[in-house]
Amino acid sequence: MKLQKLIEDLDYINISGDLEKQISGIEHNSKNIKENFLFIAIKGFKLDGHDFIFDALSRGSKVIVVENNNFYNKRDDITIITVKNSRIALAVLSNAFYNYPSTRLNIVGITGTNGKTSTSYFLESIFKNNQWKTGVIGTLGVKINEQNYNIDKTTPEANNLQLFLHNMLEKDINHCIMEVSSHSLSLNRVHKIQFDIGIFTNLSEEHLDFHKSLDEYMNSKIKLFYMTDKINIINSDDEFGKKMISKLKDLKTRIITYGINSGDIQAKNIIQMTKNISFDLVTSLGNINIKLNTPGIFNIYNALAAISCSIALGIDLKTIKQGLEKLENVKGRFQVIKSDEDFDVIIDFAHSPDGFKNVLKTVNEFAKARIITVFGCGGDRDKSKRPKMGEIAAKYSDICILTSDNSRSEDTQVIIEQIIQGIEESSYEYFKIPDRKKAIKKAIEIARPYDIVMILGKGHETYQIINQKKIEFDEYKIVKDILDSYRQK
Ligand SMILES: CC(=O)N[C@H]1[C@@H](OP(=O)(O)OP(=O)(O)OC[C@H]2O[C@@H](n3ccc(=O)[nH]c3=O)[C@H](O)[C@@H]2O)O[C@H](CO)[C@@H](O)[C@@H]1O[C@H](C)C(=O)N[C@@H](C)C(=O)N[C@H](CCC(=O)O)C(=O)O
Ligand SMILES: Nc1ncnc2c1ncn2[C@@H]1O[C@H](COP(=O)(O)OP(=O)(O)OP(=O)(O)O)[C@@H](O)[C@H]1O
Repeated sequence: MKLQKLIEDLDYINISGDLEKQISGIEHNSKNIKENFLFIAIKGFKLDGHDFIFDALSRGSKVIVVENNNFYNKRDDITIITVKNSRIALAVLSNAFYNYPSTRLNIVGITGTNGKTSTSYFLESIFKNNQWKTGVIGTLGVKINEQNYNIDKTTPEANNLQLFLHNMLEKDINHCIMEVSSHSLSLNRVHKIQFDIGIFTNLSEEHLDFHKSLDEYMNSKIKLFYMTDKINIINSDDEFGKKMISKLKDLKTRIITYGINSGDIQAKNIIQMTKNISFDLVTSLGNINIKLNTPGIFNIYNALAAISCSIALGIDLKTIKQGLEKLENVKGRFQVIKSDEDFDVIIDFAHSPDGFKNVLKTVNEFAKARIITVFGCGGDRDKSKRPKMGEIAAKYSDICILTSDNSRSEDTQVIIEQIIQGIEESSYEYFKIPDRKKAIKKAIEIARPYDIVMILGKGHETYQIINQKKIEFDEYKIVKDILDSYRQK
């Protein structure tokens, strides 16, 4: 694409150099630059992209977007574009480069602290049951026609995001379900995405290293609801959901609310079972009984979010029910593995105080014997949640085994000591086993019939990041192997 055309929507301060150049790609990381790519220099949290301009030039870039007004262009063959905000420029240019893909797709954006992935998979199952060709972008990767692509973020950087949307269109996808993280809203990764529907699941303490306060965290999430064309769907039982509804009074698009205690769309007559949960869906279109193949009141909320969105898009209740009931399990979300010794192992991605509370409370409702919980906390992320997760795990478990999660650059022992601060007041007994595989082995060794071993925090992930190195760690396979090795004895 010619540079002149590419920059039509860009708000720039200054341009030096010619606009006749052909651009073959857009990139913010100099390492990924190929011949005739446009490089956007971003002032990051750790590094400054402006320091990599010469690297980008050496790899074939001839057009550079900078935020730094003083950047001096010494070369005639290079075009320099100065902008106020490089991250916004990345989003604007990527949108134009891929020919505005979001305007040709029906896009549902899901935001909230917990439940985004689960809601997106409930929704995908309903959409597919309605014969809609559906793509998904989120923590479990990008899914286009049963093909999965790994991504390193929940919501990809703007250039990759626009590329995935473009690829969906190439494969005739008409509906895209996207998890929209608060980071992506704050850092303008989704800027220029035209959402049809926005969904808010809930908000609780998380990412306070990045957002500094819960109100700031909420304000970043609220941005999504100003980006939607059709309808916004909000959990009105959630404290922050209620706050959002009152803050969004000036919104032009309609709001549909859902909940168990309030809302336009409600769940009543809930029956909780060990491996599933059923409820009567109450709507203005009629009522219908629905059975989810996964337990937990929190999953009713996730299902209600998906149901509200489907109703807003005109899908009938019978198709919605069938779609929800077809979904067996979302990877790493309350994934049950049975042992020969009559105890269950459950792998779950809970990694926030609220996630811990929800999942452990659910298990307490059906546990016939002890609950043994194996968990750690991520390094280089919000430290304030560590003692809180310790306190909740101790409150709802009989035995805790403290171990590593993704320690990243931090020392696992130090993280464990911070978790312990939340549990030690109760003179609660726990084990400290930093090696996660050994910790899982210990839990399985001490488990007795009817006990439940909860392994929290990593869910679907197949790696651990320890000492900044990514090592293979497939929790599901590890549990299976340990159970098999006992079986063979
Ligand atoms: C806090 C955050 O989101 N940080 C993101 C941010 O990093 P940064 O600004 O610090 O980037 P940086 O490393 O300082 O580098 C600055 C610039 O120099 C460039 N560079 C760097 C090195 C080089 O050799 N050449 C080069 O050009 C980089 O590409 C970048 O553009 O911008 C980078 C590039 O745009 C992102 O990769 C990085 O995400 C990191 C990987 C991350 O872990 N983010 C997490 C917290 C995140 O976004 N999580 C949410 C989900 C959260 C949840 O709900 O659980 C998500 O959506 O995934
Ligand atoms: N509605 C909910 N409310 C509270 N906790 C939930 C809810 N739904 C799921 N959880 C818990 O949070 C964990 C993560 O769920 P899920 O992956 O759906 O959330 P997410 O918002 O996508 O998380 P992330 O942003 O970290 O990817 C689940 O394994 C479960 O323990």
